[in-house]
Amino acid sequence: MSSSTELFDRACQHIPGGVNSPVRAFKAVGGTPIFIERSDGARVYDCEGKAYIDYVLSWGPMLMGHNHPAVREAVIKQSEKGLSFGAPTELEIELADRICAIMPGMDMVRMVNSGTEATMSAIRLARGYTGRDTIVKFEGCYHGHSDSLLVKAGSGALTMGVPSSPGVPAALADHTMTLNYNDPEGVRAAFAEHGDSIACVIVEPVAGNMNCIPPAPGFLETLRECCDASGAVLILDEVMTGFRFGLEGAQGYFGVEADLTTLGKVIGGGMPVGAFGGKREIMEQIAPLGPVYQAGTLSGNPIAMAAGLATLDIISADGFYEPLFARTENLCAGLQDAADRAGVAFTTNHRGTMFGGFFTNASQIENYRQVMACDTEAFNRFFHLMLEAGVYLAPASYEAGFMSSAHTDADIDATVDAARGAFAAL
Ligand SMILES: Cc1ncc(COP(=O)(O)O)c(C=O)c1O
Ligand SMILES: NCC(=O)CCC(=O)O
Repeated sequence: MSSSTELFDRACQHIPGGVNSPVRAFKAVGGTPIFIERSDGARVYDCEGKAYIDYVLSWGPMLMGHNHPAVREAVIKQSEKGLSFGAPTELEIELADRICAIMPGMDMVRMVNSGTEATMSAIRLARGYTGRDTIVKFEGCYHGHSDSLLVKAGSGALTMGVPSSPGVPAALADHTMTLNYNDPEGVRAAFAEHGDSIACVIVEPVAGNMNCIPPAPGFLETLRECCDASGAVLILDEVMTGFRFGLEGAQGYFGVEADLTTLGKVIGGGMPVGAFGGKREIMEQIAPLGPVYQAGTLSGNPIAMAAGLATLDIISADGFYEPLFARTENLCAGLQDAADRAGVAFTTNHRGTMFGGFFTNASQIENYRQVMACDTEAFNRFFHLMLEAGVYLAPASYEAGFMSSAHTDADIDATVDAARGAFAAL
């Protein structure tokens, strides 16, 4: 049996930084990443057999916990018929029909293989549809790693200190306008000056890539109004929030409808899937119906579609979401209480099944500037103390945490107990 340290040393020989995605590398928190051997329910097990209560959940997808039997069975059954055909299947129709029936304002949807592909394609479509070049995003929001969107980005880009990545041509970045999250006045001012050249606004309806920042009342509504008034396309990036706030995503939760929606994570049930969809008039611009090109060898992969359908079956059951919302709230209340008792300056945010903790004296955290002012050193120590106690949090303070239906009240209690010890030892 190899230890994580041994595996990490080996990984670093032929994999840059030892990881296939930077956020996994523990760069911010220090130490070596734990190598996972298997997962089940609310837990992941490392290569030495140690169990962790997992709030990373593969960075969001595992809304029903790990290795859900129904999803596993669907994958096994479908794989017996072949792994990929590069030709249409009935499964794609079923998943598209169901997503369109569920998601507000979605008339048509195209499957892709990742959230990055979904947002990249949605941006191209918005530009093609409007004939405009400028896109508006918000500082600290992450929409995957396509060139136009790696400008003042969140998540790993922020953690590694390169929110605007080298390698993105300045000429392209010039077309990305970055505004402040939760600043409706800033949005109105930008539209007043540049409205005619803005192709789209892309936003995380609850930001989960600069820790967890819910939208302030009126923020999403302002985006909707400004897009309507100027003819820009509103893209709600629900790659993270999709199916985490109820079946209708953040759009149903907050009552604001997008022109285009991007999905990923949960909709693949753990398989590599993304999707973008929206109004028929816009989606009809996509090839082969229209001139905006977009394609994919493995898009609509039958195994991934089967996993997505099995996931939708389960999360569509009456009463699926309420216990998750309650547990998310209870976890945050427990963490707050533990911090208060230990005299640690700390506050939490949560909505739906997403949450975040902040080491700060501020009572409310609602924008990027406040997130950046938090005590990252305290978070890093807290992270390692929790890991030691068997709780796996995202290894960076700029990431949201996630709840699954596999987490029990006992898991929440155990997490809060671990946090009591961690806060006391900080
Ligand atoms: C809001 C959001 N959009 C897009 C992406 C990109 O998705 P992926 O990592 O599947 O490419 C992510 C996460 O990575 C995300 O959180
Ligand atoms: N918040 C981070 C992500 O959602 C993406 C994970 C990754 O880039 O590996």
